[in-house]
Amino acid sequence: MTNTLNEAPLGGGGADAAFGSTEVVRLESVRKVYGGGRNAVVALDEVSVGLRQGSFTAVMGPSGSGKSTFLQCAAGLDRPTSGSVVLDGVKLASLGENRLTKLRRDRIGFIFQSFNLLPALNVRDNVGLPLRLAGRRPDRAAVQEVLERVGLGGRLHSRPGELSGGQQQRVAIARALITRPAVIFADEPTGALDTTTAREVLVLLREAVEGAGRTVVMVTHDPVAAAHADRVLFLADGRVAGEIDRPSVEQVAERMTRLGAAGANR
Ligand SMILES: Nc1ncnc2c1ncn2[C@@H]1O[C@H](COP(=O)(O)OP(=O)(O)OP(=O)(O)O)[C@@H](O)[C@H]1O
Repeated sequence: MTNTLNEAPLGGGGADAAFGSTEVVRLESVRKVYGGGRNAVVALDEVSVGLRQGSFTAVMGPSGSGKSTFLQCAAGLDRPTSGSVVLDGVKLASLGENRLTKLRRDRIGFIFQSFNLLPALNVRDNVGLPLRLAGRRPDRAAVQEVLERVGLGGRLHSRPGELSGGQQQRVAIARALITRPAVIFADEPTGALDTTTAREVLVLLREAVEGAGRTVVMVTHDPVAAAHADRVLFLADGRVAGEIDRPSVEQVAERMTRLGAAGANR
């Protein structure tokens, strides 16, 4: 396990191996309880899920169903109350805070609804930031290449404030890709974008999966966004309430309506 950390260089880890068969993330009987006593809230209730390398999974469910908690636990941002999470061959519970931080930095990419770029840094430096944080000098050619991949090869010196929302999210995708992470976790990545721009972002995430063999996990409320994934995982009341492989927008919307109705009847 320790070896996995040491031997997984930033430039290439498990995700570059033959993808499609092995699980890069495994949650086993994960339970997350916030608070205690009468105020205890069970946000995740015995969730067991595996995510294959080179797959694109959307996580959906009614408000409060546990999607964010799922993402936080799977990405090592929060610790489950019980159960285990194995990411890129490493059991997260066995890591102290420093090693967990290093694993997140080296092996995970994050994309947020609000982009989370640093306004004072230009595009090139924002993209290179994860490498700098890891103590590495960003390779200019690699930064250029990843920015070209997201269609921003000509905007190296722009600052985030000079870019549209869609362009900023594309910078965030480039930043997530630069470390060649085992998994990219995206929390509502299209939530702040219009339909056309959202589609561009989803196509880029799809390309990261198909072209580079990345593994993407995306929380979304949008059935159209979810239909870009290989699989949609539905949560309700902190439990896995079903899944759809190769989802269509209609299938996802219909399932969400049923889950929403079930929640409203409680
Ligand atoms: N820090 C916290 N302290 C207490 N309860 C929490 C905390 N975070 C989440 N919860 C509760 O856990 C449950 C699941 O929350 P979570 O944010 O994971 O749901 P979600 O599906 O992401 O919701 P939404 O779609 O509204 O963002 C909810 O009942 C929520 O109120």
